[in-house]
Amino acid sequence: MKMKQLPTTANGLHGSVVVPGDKSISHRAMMFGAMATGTTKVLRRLDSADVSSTISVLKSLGAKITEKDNNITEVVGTGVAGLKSPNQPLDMGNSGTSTRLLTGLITGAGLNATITGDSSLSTRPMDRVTVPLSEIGGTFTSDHGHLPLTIEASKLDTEIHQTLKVGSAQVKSAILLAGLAAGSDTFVTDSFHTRNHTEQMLPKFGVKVETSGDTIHIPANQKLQATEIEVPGDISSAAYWLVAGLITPNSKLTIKNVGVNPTRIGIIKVLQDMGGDITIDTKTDFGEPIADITVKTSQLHGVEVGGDIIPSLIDEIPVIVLAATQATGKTVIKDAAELKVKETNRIDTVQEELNKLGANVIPTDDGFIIDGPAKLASSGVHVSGHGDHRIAMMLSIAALVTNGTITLDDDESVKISYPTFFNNLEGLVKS
Ligand SMILES: O=C(O)C1=C[C@@H](OP(=O)(O)O)[C@@H](O)[C@H](O)C1
Ligand SMILES: C=C(OP(=O)(O)O)C(=O)O
Repeated sequence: MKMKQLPTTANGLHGSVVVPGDKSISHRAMMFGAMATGTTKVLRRLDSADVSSTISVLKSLGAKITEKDNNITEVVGTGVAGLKSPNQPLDMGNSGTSTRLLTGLITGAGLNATITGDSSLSTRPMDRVTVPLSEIGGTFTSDHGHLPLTIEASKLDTEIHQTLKVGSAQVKSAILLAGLAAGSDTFVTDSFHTRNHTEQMLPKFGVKVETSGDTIHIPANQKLQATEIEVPGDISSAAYWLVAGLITPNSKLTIKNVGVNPTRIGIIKVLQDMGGDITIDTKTDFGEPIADITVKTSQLHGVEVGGDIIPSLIDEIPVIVLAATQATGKTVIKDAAELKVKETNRIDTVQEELNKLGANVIPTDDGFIIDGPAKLASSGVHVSGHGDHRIAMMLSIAALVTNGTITLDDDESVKISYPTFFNNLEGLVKS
């Protein structure tokens, strides 16, 4: 395997960076466009392997999706009634979001399909969607809740009431999309307050969505109409630069046009609690709030992270652990057992790789205890991303505060959510 030499920096990071479009919003814009009648224009979507998985599946179901100039993707939807059962298995690649949301959509639309994925996705639990979908009339076969998964055409209940048992926006969205596609009167209760992009975006497609307390209600028999969606920058990608700017000496960095939906900004709150110098300049609205975020080198201190905030920063935890290794004192991260069922078991992979660099990260059942500050890697170390994009990117930021002798086993996995990550990194290091 080709090893990548990771850059370090003596002069700090300066200037600005524009991160690609939000992954969660890009998936949803493509799916809702396919469910709508007419042509939806999606501006600045994320062009990454996970979103490509969603697009190729939607094409197999009958949608026409084409790239236009100026970063616009056009989705010619068939309406839910026009979607057809695919002739071939649907390959979801590495993408949990594609698999779970599309399982809901396909089930609600009353189609047959078989879903497959790569070796990582095939180890991840799908019963979290098939169990609630079975309770409302769906029929599935799988190997103990893992891919390959077969969906048999079935008719869902006309009234759906579900309460989330796991704090997952993917499960919430799967049930909402199943109910919407089936034309059912649908109520989903989410006491975890997971990301709300589905509820925020559906009204743009003309769908009435009522929220009362923790319960989201999509009234029966609604059709989606094509619209225009602008995708803000992904805060989960911005997270690497937020931490890089804070932990790298002599840095001041601005990350532009980042989506700051309140259900996604847990990382900003935690880094501010740790003493991070972060300025947020909220700007025009793309439907979702966006901001330019400026960070300056800061001496961080340890904090406790747990409870309700976890769903709002779940994908950012690897890089938050890195920040904690550079903070003074102890950081405790708990209530984050969901990390075990991501692209890798991120409790294991984060502690294994950061400890190779000399950090003091103790894994727990539902998170980490980190003692800082640790001086990272004083001699050459080979680290592994374990094929997980978020681990590879976090380790590349860790290398910035080493003496520059770190090599990474795979730089390919960044294509899942942030294909231009290394271009941005190299640009900032030279700035
Ligand atoms: O709904 C979404 O777009 C996502 C929800 C989260 O997963 P869970 O729903 O499994 O927590 C997150 O980890 C994933 O990257 C994207
Ligand atoms: C967990 C992630 O995505 P998904 O569940 O869509 O594979 C992620 O992007 O970190």
